[in-house]
Amino acid sequence: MDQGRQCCSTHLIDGDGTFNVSGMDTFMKEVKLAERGLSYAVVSIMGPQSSGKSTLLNHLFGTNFREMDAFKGRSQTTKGIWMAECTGIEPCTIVMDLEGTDGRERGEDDTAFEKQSALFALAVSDIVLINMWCHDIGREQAANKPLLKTVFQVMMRLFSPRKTTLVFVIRDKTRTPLENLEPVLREDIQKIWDSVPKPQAHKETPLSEFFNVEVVALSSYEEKEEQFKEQVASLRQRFFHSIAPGGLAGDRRGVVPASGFSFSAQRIWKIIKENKDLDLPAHKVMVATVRCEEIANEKLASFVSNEDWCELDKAIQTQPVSGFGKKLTSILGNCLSEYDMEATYFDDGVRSAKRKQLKEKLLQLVQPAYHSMLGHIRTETLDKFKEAFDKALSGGEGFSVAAHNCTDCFMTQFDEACSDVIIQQANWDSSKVREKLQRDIYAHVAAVRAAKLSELTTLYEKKLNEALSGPVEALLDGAGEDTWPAIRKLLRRETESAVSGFSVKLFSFDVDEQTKCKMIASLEDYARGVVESKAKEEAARVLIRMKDRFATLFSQDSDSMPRVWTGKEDIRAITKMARSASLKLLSVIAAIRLDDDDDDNIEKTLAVALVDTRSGATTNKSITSDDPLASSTWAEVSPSKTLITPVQCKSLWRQFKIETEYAVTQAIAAQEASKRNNNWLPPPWAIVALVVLGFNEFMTLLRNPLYLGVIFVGFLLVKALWVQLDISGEFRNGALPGLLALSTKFLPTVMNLLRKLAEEGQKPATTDPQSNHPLAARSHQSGVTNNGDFSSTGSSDVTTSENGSEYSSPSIHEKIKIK
Ligand SMILES: Nc1nc2c(ncn2[C@@H]2O[C@H](COP(=O)(O)OP(=O)(O)OP(=O)(O)O)[C@@H](O)[C@H]2O)c(=O)[nH]1
Repeated sequence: MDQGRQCCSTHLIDGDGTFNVSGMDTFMKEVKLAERGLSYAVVSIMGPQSSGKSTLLNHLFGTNFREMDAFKGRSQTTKGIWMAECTGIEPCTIVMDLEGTDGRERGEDDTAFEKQSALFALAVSDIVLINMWCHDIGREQAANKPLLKTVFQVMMRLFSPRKTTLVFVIRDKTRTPLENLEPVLREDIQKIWDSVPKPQAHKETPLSEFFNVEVVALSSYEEKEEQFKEQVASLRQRFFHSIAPGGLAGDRRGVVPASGFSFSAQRIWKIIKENKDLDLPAHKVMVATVRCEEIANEKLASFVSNEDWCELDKAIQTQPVSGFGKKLTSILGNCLSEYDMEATYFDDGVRSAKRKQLKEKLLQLVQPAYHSMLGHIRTETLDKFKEAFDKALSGGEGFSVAAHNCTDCFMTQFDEACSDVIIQQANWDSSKVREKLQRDIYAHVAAVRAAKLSELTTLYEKKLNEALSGPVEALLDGAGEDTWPAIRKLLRRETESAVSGFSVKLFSFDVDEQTKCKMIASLEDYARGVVESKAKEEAARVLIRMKDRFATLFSQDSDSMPRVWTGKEDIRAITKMARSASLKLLSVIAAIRLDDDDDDNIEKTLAVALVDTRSGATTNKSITSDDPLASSTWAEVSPSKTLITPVQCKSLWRQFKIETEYAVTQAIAAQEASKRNNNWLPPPWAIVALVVLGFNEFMTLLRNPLYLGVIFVGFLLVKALWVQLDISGEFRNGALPGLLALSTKFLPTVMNLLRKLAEEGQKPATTDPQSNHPLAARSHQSGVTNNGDFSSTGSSDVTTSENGSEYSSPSIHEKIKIK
């Protein structure tokens, strides 16, 4: 026996039946029972008072239970239940010394301490020693009979048998060999078993189903101490490896794992005290539930404070951590392993359920870190993708190829990085983060594509603008028969060229057919829009263009040389020609004709309405209902293609005529002046008539100096009147009209002239109506606004023109009414 080791013991349940929880916990810690798993055995001893139970245990297991002092006489020594660790026995064996029975059938009721302690011993022990005197065997009134009855009765209250080993220790054996005693004892036991009332379920259950029965006999400690000690030493050997198969407790069932022993014992005693049925299987599950829960909570708390985890969790807040998955898997693995280790002997179902809960809690705890890590990887990958994609594009790689390559490359990188984050225990799916990354990459590619396509579109639009604006403006400026066909040709050619280049560029963007068609159509529309916009601009300044054209044609001859109005030119014809050309320009700019089938009669309509003198429309500034221009739309032209409406054309034409009238007037005046310079003498027929008819009078006048003076003065007056009244024109139309005009103008004019001479003291009248002509200060700023409304800043011109008779002589005014 190993006596060197100090024995641990505690008073587990006192005489009043109070369970010593703190004593039990201290005992558990001292013995380190919780670490034993299932490798421990519990032995109890019960028997009559002062039957040497404590003495036996102390010798058998090296315990230090109080023994009765033999010299003081027999009295009860052990109260309640004591517990101690057996020294030097493997596996760890705990022994309980129960209060002795008093040898009488006491406490028939279930609340008697004797029964309660017996039930407790049977519920928690693997081996129960039943101490009995040798001389009681076979005796009808033996003290062990009530004890056995009690044991068997309470056994029925355990829902399932634990297959406890009952070791009957026969004390003070006599010379009768054990071989002879044992059958008698077994017979006694069987009789008692048979006599015990059993529940229906166990009516026929044999004793062997509940117990293994062993019998040992010991010599008297008091009389044959040496033999006693030898036999005890021999018995002790049977407690080594007692729980191994074939051992004393090899058949035991329903063992509570050592870490749950304390709690289990407390609960069992509580249930016994409450006189409730003791359902050991249910109790075992309950103990497992409580203990597994406790273990799981301990492990969770231990994980939360784990240094490695805390470091990892902190680091992940700011940046990705290399080997995150492996590190966390290891920490979690250790935590769960520890749980498994401690909870391994508890009920399987309970242990697994609690392990699952623990795992869920642990994973819940680490999940934010996992998502943080994925977030870091996603952000990093996206940033790297953007950088690489920009680099590839600036390196001249095709858009579609660059997008495809970069996407593949960085999605692979993401997958690799994700594999480093995988937590074995979690089996989490990173596909959602992957999808998000893919969406972000696609969105970035789409944004860059949109920007690049926009740049490309802008580039081609600019090209089209440059290619079309100038030529279209020039073509419209020189508006003629072929203007619109030429514009159409130009538009077609430039559009085709741009579309061709644009299509080639679009190819590298991997744009779908529908989008491509849409973009090309948009570019074509843009080209058309440039032309239309230019045409609108030209329409807005059509009046200026018309006047320019008129001025050019009117003031320059066919050799582009400035005209000199000598009197030989046909101003009427020139004016007509210049106005026709201006009208042509108006008709060309009046509408957009970009389609091949655009054919209209605008020019014809304008010619008829504005130039044809037979229509009478030209002389009438107001619009009448039968006027072909009394409309805001052209018959053959859609409103969208109309640049100048018929009514605007009419208005423009009127304005044009007013503003060009002055040039014609000037030309006529210049021509007349030139003629006068060349014809200062009266017509030849007048000179001949004067000579033939007035020779005698002429001679008379020459001879008389007074007459000569009067003739001279008269000549001066006639010359003045000739110039003043412009009578030469009348005489050019014939002698008779000339004379009539002379006579009708002569007398009042002479009278008027004489009156002025008298008033102004011979000051000659120099009233040239042209010198004050309002048109001299005329502004030429007038036109059609972009929206087609006609406007003029020279409103005073209209007024002046309408009152033209104030400053124009009737003959001149009549001359400029050329259509
Ligand atoms: N005749 C006889 N007496 C013994 C034997 N062993 C111990 N005793 C004596 O019996 C008396 C009681 O011994 P304990 O060991 O205290 O007996 P117990 O059963 O533990 O007593 P309680 O705890 O009070 O029930 C002591 O005086 C012992 O010397 C034995 O084998 N034979």
